[in-house]
Amino acid sequence: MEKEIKSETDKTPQPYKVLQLGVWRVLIAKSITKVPGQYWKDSFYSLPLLRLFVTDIYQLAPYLFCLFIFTRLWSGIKTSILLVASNRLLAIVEAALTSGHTDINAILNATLTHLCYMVIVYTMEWWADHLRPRLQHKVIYHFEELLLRAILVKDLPTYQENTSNSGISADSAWTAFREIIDVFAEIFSIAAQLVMIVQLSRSNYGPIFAAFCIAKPVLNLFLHELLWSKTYIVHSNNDHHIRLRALHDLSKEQYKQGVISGDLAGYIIKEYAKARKALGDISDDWPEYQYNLRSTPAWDIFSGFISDLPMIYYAATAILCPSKFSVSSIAILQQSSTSLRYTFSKILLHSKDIQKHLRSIANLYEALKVSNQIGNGDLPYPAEGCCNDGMSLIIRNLSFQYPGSKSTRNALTDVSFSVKSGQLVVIVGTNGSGKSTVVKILNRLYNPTSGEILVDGQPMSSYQTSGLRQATADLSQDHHLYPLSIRENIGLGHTHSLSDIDLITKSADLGGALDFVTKLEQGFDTTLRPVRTAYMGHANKGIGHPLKSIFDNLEKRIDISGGEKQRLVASRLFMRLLSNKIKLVTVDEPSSALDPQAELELFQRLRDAKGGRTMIFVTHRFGHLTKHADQIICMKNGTVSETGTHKELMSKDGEYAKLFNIQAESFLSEASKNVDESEVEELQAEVSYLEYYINIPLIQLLLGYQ
Ligand SMILES: Nc1ncnc2c1ncn2[C@@H]1O[C@H](COP(=O)(O)OP(=O)(O)OP(=O)(O)O)[C@@H](O)[C@H]1O
Repeated sequence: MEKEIKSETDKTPQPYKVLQLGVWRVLIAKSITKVPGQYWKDSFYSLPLLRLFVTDIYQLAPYLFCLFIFTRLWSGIKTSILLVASNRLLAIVEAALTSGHTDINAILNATLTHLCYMVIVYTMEWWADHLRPRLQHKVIYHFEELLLRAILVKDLPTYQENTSNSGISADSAWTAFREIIDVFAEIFSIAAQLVMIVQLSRSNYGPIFAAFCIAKPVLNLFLHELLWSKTYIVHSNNDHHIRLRALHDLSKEQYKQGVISGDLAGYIIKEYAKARKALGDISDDWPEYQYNLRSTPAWDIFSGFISDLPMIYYAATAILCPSKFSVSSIAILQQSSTSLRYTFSKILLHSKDIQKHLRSIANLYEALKVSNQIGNGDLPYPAEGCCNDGMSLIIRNLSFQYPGSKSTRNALTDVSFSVKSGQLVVIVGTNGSGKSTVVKILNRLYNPTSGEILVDGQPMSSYQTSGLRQATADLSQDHHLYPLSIRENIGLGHTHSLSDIDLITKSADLGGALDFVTKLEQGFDTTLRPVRTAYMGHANKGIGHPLKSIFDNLEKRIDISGGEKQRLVASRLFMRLLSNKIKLVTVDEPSSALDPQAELELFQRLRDAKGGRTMIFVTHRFGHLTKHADQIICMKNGTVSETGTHKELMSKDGEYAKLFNIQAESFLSEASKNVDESEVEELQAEVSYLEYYINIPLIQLLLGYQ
């Protein structure tokens, strides 16, 4: 039962009203339309957009478009046509019955006419059913392709800013089109039915009869709104109900292991029973249903009376002018009043959504416009005559805050460093110090908020972004496998060589993936995560039927380990490197799931493939990378705290040395139990050259621990 809650303290009017329906707190939006007729005014201003939308669809398939409109309009008048035909037949039959004289020809004629109408109506319906999917297919794929193109060319900040538009889909374009056309078809249908009713009622009171027919839907519109026709939020504010749902959720798969290992079943069952008792009889039935429950039957009685108005009209007319009506015409009027009421209810329902559809068309066209935040310069990259194999970089006073970030601190503040062409640079630092952000900006994923980046002596923004991106290869944990074959997953590193299986195999070998790929049944043609299109329709999910096992095996994901996925992504990077266009390689912690051996091999192969390219690594592991680095950039709190080689930074005994020693000590503390301190210090100095992190047994051996 609904109960409106009014805040005692807060006197400011809220744009919503609050109801408590059982366990549910429901917030219902009050109409924010202040100006009378605003709805129609807004709709009117959207007409040019609607014209553009309809013209676009027309141009897609003019023939199908016209036929579709014709069939929709036809469906609007088919009811009237069938009713007129029935009326004719019934009138002849009634005349025969009352006069005792049967006009066989007239009856046969009327029956045949009625049958002909029926054949035409149902043939048209069949035709419309076949036509609609063809136009729908064209419209959906047309807008889907346009949206796909627009989304793919959007840069990251623009894409992230537009996530509020993510609800826009090609399907919604079709729905908008179909429902708007339906409203017009329904208006047409109402007009046809009104004409017919006025004719059938054979009196000057036809319009009154029509008004009686539509009284109920109109009354419902103003006095009996359903919850789902409003804008509303529902949430449970009953603690016992929330706890009950949470305890119930513990039966789900993701908690299974924890529940079993914690032996929690008994506790959960006991707590569930307690919460149920505490909840008592408070209803958790759908709030949409509870909203319609009334405290007295008065409304339903009144509504029934209104719905019987047409009947009262026949009774009154029969008393006042009995000669005007026949039983057949009353039967037809009864049918037409029901049909008119139904169509009118439909139109009221749909017309409410017209604004929503117009808005979704406007959003769709908005989403198709691409105005990227990352500007595109004029200079091609690499510049003509440039002979360096690597990219040189000068970063001056770079500051950056993520778009929409609520943090009071910049992700980067006043960052400056330079990288010579062909250098191997390692960026280290604590979590959140800005390492990945630097890499993202160098990859042109974001614009710096302030500061300057020079690429080969020219501002980065002066280059064409496509040229810069083609000259850059990035490997990070943000890269995922695509729902395509392994061949494509690797080959997309260099799209021009997608058909070169030798190059793909070589890349897989360099990325450390070849071994496990060749063991897969379909090798490079395996799709690890196919798009799921299969679903099973059955009341009990087909349990026990052989179809169930067929369904389970359809589009099955092939599970590989996290490390194997990283190897595939790394293979894609090697494919890119083999394209020989790359001048800058950035590698951001891609090896978290790799075993030490695989990680060492990956880094070695990357170094081998480096050639004269500039390479920037972000890592938390100091061992085997820092020793080879031409330059280490140590970051802290979004700034560069130190730069130099490993030896220089160790001798400074600053932030880098601190981080290095913490890591080194954790490995050495155990091993050093049996050796004296001076020996440990000596070995600590050596440790960066021993790749201690991946080669602990070797260190332990050296320390005489094993
Ligand atoms: N998409 C984002 N939106 C808002 N803030 C972000 C975003 N990504 C990172 N940040 C913030 O920017 C700062 C720098 O993050 P960044 O990822 O560059 O650090 P990091 O040094 O790479 O950290 P880690 O070592 O944990 O990978 C952090 O304070 C982080 O919270």
